[in-house]
Amino acid sequence: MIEIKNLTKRFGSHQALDSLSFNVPAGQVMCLLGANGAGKSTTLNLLLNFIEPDSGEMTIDGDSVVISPEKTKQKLVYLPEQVNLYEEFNALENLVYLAKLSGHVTSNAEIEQALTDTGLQKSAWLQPLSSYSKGMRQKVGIAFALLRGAKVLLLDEPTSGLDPSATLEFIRIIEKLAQRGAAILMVTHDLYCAHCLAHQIGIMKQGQLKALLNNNNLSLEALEKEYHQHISDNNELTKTTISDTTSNTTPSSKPATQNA
Ligand SMILES: Nc1ncnc2c1ncn2[C@@H]1O[C@H](COP(=O)(O)OP(=O)(O)OP(=O)(O)O)[C@@H](O)[C@H]1O
Repeated sequence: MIEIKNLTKRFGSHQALDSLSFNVPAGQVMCLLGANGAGKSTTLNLLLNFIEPDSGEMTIDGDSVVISPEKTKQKLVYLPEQVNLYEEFNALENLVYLAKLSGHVTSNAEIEQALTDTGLQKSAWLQPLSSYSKGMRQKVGIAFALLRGAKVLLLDEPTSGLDPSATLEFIRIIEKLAQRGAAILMVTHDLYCAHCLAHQIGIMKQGQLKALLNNNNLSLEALEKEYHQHISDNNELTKTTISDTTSNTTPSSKPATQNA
């Protein structure tokens, strides 16, 4: 569903992305980890067509992000770290308005169902967004993805600032979206969340994918070890793919949340 091949991006003399390649199939979650400046947000910005690559290919559901950006934008929903919605509108009003803006015809019943699916308490639906917590705002953003039937969800540090129970709720909602067939790419510093959610975990450093881990029988401790090994300064930057016995891009299963 999301396919990235040899993606390269420079800002002046700085190589922000260096021949990055990975795939996120429908129904799967991929988490991108890496220290500050590794190139994670640049990857999202390229997929969103906010910036143009120097070289390489990106496709979403078979359409090129560079050649057909209008088509690819129709297929994805992006949730930035701070979900910006209309503060004076309530959740229902926001969703009616966002649906109209995106040219999506929707009924009140569909909007209510989407909000119910995210677990946003009904008592909050008519409250202005200015009174919402980060977790509640995210639920409205995810409800929009459900309404749009988004094939791809791009998430930038969605759990930063969430308390543990809000993080768990978020993990469960994202699992549901993946089960409905969405391909989800999540940039995060939250190893626990990545371990709970992801089918694949990419570790980036200096614009390169240094490890692509198949999160099948990978313990949190092993993930932490891999992460620190790959981002440490004196690491030799060899490339790892922990998926020797299976395909490295389409792992078949991942740990259940409750076992993580
Ligand atoms: N518009 C820009 N102009 C110049 N340099 C940029 C621009 N955007 C990103 N960079 C640089 O590219 C590199 C990668 O940045 P990016 O934001 O992708 O990192 P990141 O992995 O998302 O980091 P963080 O975890 O801090 O969000 C950094 O060195 C950053 O300074």
